[in-house]
Amino acid sequence: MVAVAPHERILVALDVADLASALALVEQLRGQVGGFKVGMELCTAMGVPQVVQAVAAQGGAVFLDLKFCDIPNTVAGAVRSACALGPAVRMLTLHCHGGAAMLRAAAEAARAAGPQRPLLLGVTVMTSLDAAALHAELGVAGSLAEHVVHLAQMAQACGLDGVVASPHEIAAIREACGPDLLIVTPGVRPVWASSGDQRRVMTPAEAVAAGSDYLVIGRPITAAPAEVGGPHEAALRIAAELQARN
Ligand SMILES: O=C(O)c1cc(=O)[nH]c(=O)n1[C@@H]1O[C@H](COP(=O)(O)O)[C@@H](O)[C@H]1O
Repeated sequence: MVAVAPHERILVALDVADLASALALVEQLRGQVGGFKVGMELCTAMGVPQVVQAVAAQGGAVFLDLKFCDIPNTVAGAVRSACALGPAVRMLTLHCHGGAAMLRAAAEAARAAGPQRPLLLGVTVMTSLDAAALHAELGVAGSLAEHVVHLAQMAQACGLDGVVASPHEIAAIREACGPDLLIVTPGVRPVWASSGDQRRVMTPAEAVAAGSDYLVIGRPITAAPAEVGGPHEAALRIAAELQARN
């Protein structure tokens, strides 16, 4: 596991549709969390370079979550474009289901960008899917954990820095891939927050105890209700829960 302060393990998902809302959250949360994940909703509405530059200008580390999945040549080009956005982009996602050749092409493109390149993370099985959906809808045989471990091992062998997975698969990934592969976990819910559309969840403290390096947390912070005290208080509360188990 990476050695960082407990609050730095929190990466806030800025799943909002306009830059003003995103920057208002960055303003409230900067310094209380490790960084900000910008993804499809915000980037499709506002444009990737503009979003990255604006979040970085406010002092936020950027996790660019565009989940690239295409033929190797196309993904390598997309990774080069992401690297060209500069060192503000610390992490970048790709779908492991794009296959080994795609992941290798992505890793080569990132390495060619030099030492300040973003860390590449392979998305395994979405935390909104459960075993029944994996089998019946996606036609995957075998257990969910086996499939996640298979994808994580492939990502590691192809030169990726880490994976995105549910906290429920952390132990199996660590056992198979060792301590150096970064594990980033969405599907994190404090006991005081609702699960929403997430299916395979754990609390922040449970996820870190299981070996998660970074926690991706969106709505429990960004949509924290007044009784929790809003986003700033929600982030502080989660950081305190992580500190308590440290
Ligand atoms: O790649 C991701 O970040 C991701 C993978 C996954 O399996 N599940 C998942 O929820 N995510 C992202 O993590 C964030 C979770 O947000 P909340 O459910 O609001 O905490 C969203 O931005 C999702 O896009």
